Amino acid sequence: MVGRMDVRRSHDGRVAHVAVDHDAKLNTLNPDLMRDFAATFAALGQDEGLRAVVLTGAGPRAFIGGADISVMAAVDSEAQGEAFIRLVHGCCRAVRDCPVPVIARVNGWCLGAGLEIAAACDLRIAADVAKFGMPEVRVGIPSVVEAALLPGLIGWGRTRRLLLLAETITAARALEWGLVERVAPPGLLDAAVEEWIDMLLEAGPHAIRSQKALIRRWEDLSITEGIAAGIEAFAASWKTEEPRRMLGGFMERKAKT
Ligand SMILES: C/C=C/C(=O)SCCNC(=O)CCNC(=O)[C@H](O)C(C)(C)COP(=O)(O)OP(=O)(O)OC[C@H]1O[C@@H](n2cnc3c(N)ncnc32)[C@H](O)[C@@H]1OP(=O)(O)O
Repeated sequence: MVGRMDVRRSHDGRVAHVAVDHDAKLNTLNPDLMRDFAATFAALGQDEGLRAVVLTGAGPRAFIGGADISVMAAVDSEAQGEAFIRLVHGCCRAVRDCPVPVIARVNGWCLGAGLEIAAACDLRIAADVAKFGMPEVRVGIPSVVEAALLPGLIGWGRTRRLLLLAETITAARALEWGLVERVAPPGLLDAAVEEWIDMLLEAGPHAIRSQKALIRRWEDLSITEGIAAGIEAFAASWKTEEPRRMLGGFMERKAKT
């Protein structure tokens, strides 16, 4: 296989650090690597002790440089095109379906399918040297799958700038637009990721899983349907002991002060 997925654990196994490791080609995605990507997230999703995933790119140059153009250049029929784009969507869906928050640690180039995967993540933090863009139209194809999440992050006008003008933007601009939630110098990127991990680990694990699933549904539903789903999720929280324990703990601490 050209490229591989690298998975490590930290925080007593509760946090998975996943890297797309294809540094020589800016961590671009070929079909085998995309199958491995989706399978890696599906396997992590089975782990009930998992609390968070950090997704990054191997090496200093790229998060994910997009899909491998040499593979797409060999596509010769609509059926092959569909099979290829379904693999890209499969990676994004695997991230969205992962039951715990996935943080995109954007260490460098974040282009095309790579930006779609970043958009599928729950939180994005970028090195200040990272650059973002959707250059597909420059190679004769539209951006078609989780690019559909971009308007929710940055609005329709900025989405059009990325998709129609294929502008490349800096991390500072990505922060200003709301394409990422935080920017840090490369040397402080891991410390910033750790701060978010600590916040996730302090929260109720069932609540976080429920919240992620609900946000994902909200992205897909109208406001009315989304609120109805939220009411169901709130009631379902009491299927576990977590709200009793954590709400009760708050009341106990308050009574002591
Ligand atoms: C459905 C989804 C569609 C998509 O995702 S479309 C693809 C979107 N991506 C692109 O169009 C970006 C294409 N790449 C570039 O324009 C440049 O790279 C950069 C500006 C990002 C970086 O330039 P520099 O720093 O000079 O690096 P370098 O020498 O061009 O790249 C290192 C090696 O990586 C290969 N590579 C980079 N991007 C791709 C790609 N998307 N598909 C296949 N190969 C790629 C290069 O060719 C080269 O390889 P070698 O060292 O053998 O010459």
